[in-house]
Amino acid sequence: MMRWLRKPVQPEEAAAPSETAAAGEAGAAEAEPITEKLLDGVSLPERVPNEVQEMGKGPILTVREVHRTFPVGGGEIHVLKGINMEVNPGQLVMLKGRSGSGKTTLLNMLGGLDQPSSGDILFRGQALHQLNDDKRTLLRRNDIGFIFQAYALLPLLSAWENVELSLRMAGVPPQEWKRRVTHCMELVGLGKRMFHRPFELSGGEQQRVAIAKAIAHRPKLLLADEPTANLDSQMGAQVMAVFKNIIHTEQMTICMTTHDPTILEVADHVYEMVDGKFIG
Ligand SMILES: Nc1ncnc2c1ncn2[C@@H]1O[C@H](COP(=O)(O)OP(=O)(O)OP(=O)(O)O)[C@@H](O)[C@H]1O
Repeated sequence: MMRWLRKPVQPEEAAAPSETAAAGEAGAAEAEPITEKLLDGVSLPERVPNEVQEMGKGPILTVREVHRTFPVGGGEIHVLKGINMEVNPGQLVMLKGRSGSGKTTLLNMLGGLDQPSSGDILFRGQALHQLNDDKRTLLRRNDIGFIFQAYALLPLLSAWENVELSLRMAGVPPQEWKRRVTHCMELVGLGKRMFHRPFELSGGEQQRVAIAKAIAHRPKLLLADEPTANLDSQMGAQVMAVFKNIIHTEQMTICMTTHDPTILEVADHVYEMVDGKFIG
């Protein structure tokens, strides 16, 4: 067992949930049209109505003529065929496309998990391929949060401990953990479910814990691969409402993939991928 694992935190040891979770319905009422219909009874903290504050100048991501091929059985498969895109600070950008069109392949490269065969990806103006492995790992750890379809929560740890774990791994000083975990759990509307383990939570709640976990270390960019894929439409709308909210309250930028046409209307920009290229 890893050294930093410890017994579950008891509720009385942790901070009491603040009033922001209870104030959620006011926030939900201000949500985007699609979520407004579906957010009945969902507890979310109050949204910050003004525009995203200072988030740095220029695009957070610039993708130039990116190609990706994979070797397959003596030949190769050409998956991405000249991708160009730009993501600006504070945007919610969606990549839509059929299964196998190349969305996950691109998302992995945006997060520095994989490298283009040719072309450039710049994160805040810095070309990822110019960074050595250590620097790329550091950038991923500090500036990028990932959310995958399978919630990637550790089943034996409570929601609280799952979120705290990401702070430990990011090297955040221990004295900040309690406040930050509480804040993130409230931000995703789970201020009253902090000490449940994943199996005691619904799919939508687990996905929201995964969001809290991914944003706890204050990344600038959140990458999410089909974050609503396993959820019904109401739970999917809850996740999207949380995304819109954290863009404002945490000054984050989000890039996500989806198959789901019903959630596209909350995006600031949609890129449609067909067979490794953007169309439209
Ligand atoms: N490491 C790899 N080696 C070989 N082929 C790969 C590799 N990774 C992805 N592919 C192929 O690239 C294509 C695109 O896959 P990708 O996972 O990016 O699609 P997607 O649009 O995300 O699909 P889905 O919506 O089903 O997740 C697929 O045909 C897949 O088999």
